[in-house]
Amino acid sequence: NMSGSEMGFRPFDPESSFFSYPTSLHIEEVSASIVRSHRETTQYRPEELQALRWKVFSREEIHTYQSKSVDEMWQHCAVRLTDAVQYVVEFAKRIPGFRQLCQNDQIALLKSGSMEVVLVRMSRMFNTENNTVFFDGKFAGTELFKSLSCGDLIAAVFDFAHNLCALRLTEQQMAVFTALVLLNADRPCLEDRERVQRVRRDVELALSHILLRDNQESLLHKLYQRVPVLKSLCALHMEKLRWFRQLYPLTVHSLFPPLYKELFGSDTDIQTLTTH
Ligand SMILES: CNS(=O)(=O)c1ccc(CNC(=O)c2cnc(OC)c3c2cnn3-c2ccc(F)cc2)cc1
Repeated sequence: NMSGSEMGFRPFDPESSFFSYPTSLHIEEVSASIVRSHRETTQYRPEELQALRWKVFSREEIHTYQSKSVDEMWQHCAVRLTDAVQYVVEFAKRIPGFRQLCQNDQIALLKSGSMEVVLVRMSRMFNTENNTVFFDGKFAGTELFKSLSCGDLIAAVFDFAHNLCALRLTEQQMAVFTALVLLNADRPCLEDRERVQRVRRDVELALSHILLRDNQESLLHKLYQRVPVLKSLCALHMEKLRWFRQLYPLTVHSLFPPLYKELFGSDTDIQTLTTH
């Protein structure tokens, strides 16, 4: 039979803080589970996006988008954004500990974090060589979004994606970073902050562990530096949506996806998110 230490048990040492920390095996499991969920909830693999990177829209196709009316293009983008957000909701539900949070906190974290994760994920679909992003099956520059009349928002979205893309995160680093973006205990309207903080702590350890293993500890600081920009981008998106909703209330009311309105609108009745 194996001795205690071989079985993985350690003699209790009251001095060591080890017992208050999860085992490194547990952290490895948390990382692996988050990376698997990320892979299962991104519509394209990095190599697929790489293979498509020179498939750009023709002048005619760009012109077609630019000829759309403001409300038509907004509706089109709202549908695309809601597609991307749906995958983020699925990703969140698979983060270890997320489903154990109370429903109110799961919704509060998604309301404030899902757009931030979509923006972080956008760096996967970005081509820094020609400043294009994968949208509707091809790579598009900012000019394609002209009819949204949100030039400042689109420019900021592209800037953010460009800067993050330049950090060249691996899929594992991005997976764990996006889980951290969602598990933010400082979000408004949380009922059990301590619980969110406890779930977050294991993911923080997972990110540090991965960056240490990749010999890229300096990335941690760079990633945390980008978080305030994420917040301002989401605030700008909400501001534009309020502006658009004033101009086209019916479009938002009857043509925007329900999930989009629940997450980004001031709608309080959360139907889509609560259906498991
Ligand atoms: C994230 N998973 S993935 O496999 O890498 C992956 C790769 C590509 C796509 C498809 N592209 C998009 O969805 C997309 C691209 N670019 C955008 O903006 C530049 C998008 C998109 C969705 N909404 N918005 C958007 C956001 C804010 C705004 F004001 C207007 C539009 C989806 C998913």
